[in-house]
Amino acid sequence: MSKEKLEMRLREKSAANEKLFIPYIMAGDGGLDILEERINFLEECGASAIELGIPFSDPVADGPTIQEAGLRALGSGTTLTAVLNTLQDFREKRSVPIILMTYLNPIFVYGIEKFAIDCKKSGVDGVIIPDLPLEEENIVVDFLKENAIAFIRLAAMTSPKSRLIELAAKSEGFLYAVSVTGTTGVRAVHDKEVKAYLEMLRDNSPVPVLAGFGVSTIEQAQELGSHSDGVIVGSKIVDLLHNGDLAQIRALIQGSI
Ligand SMILES: O=P(O)(O)OC[C@@H](O)[C@@H](O)c1c[nH]c2ccccc12
Repeated sequence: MSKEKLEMRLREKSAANEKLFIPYIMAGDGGLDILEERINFLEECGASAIELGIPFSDPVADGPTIQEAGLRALGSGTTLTAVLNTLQDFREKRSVPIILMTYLNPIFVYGIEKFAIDCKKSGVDGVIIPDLPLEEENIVVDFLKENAIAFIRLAAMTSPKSRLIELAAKSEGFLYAVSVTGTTGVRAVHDKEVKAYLEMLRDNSPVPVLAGFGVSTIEQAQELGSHSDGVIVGSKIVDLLHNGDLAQIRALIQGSI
């Protein structure tokens, strides 16, 4: 499990003419006991990788649905340590790449180097840290590199073009193209500039570009997917899982890839 594995898996899917689909789930929502089952289900539906959120008390970039899932997960005692241990327990049985999404604070508390080492032990392939700015990423990136874990960067539509080009050129694993302005959550319309933004990132990135934030329907996934390599869907998946609506999750993923 590694950055190479993640990149290879995404390349294979794209080469088979599939659009990529990465569902986001909150670790510990519903209890950590069901994490393995949920990951297996999403893989079986056709997920290209899983973005796994670590619950945090101050989730500044999360919308209301993800925040509520985080509160449920914290309420059931979910910690970064517990998530890594759970992932390690079934790493041999799993083949879908895992990307951890965590804020910087839990990593600091855990210890940055230990975090990178334990991610590798647990079979984590990539990490997203939404509150770590480009200028300060060195405090984490070197440790991730030593452990062959992809550091997945987030591009914002409000960034100047020169910064986006720099970011795209450095991207590893995949480039997470935030395709709205604001926090996560289900939204109905997408700006017209999204298309040009995604295509510019694609022209400059050595790895796939996935559009995320505000995607909740097959139509949106297909529309964004026609200007990118695929989509990331968070709030909608979290909601459907919470309601136990597995048939709709399957339909959403299969209609989008
Ligand atoms: O929920 P949405 O609108 O589908 O967006 C994905 C998003 O939730 C997920 O990728 C995510 C959850 N928390 C984040 C914090 C920052 C960046 C991304 C995320």
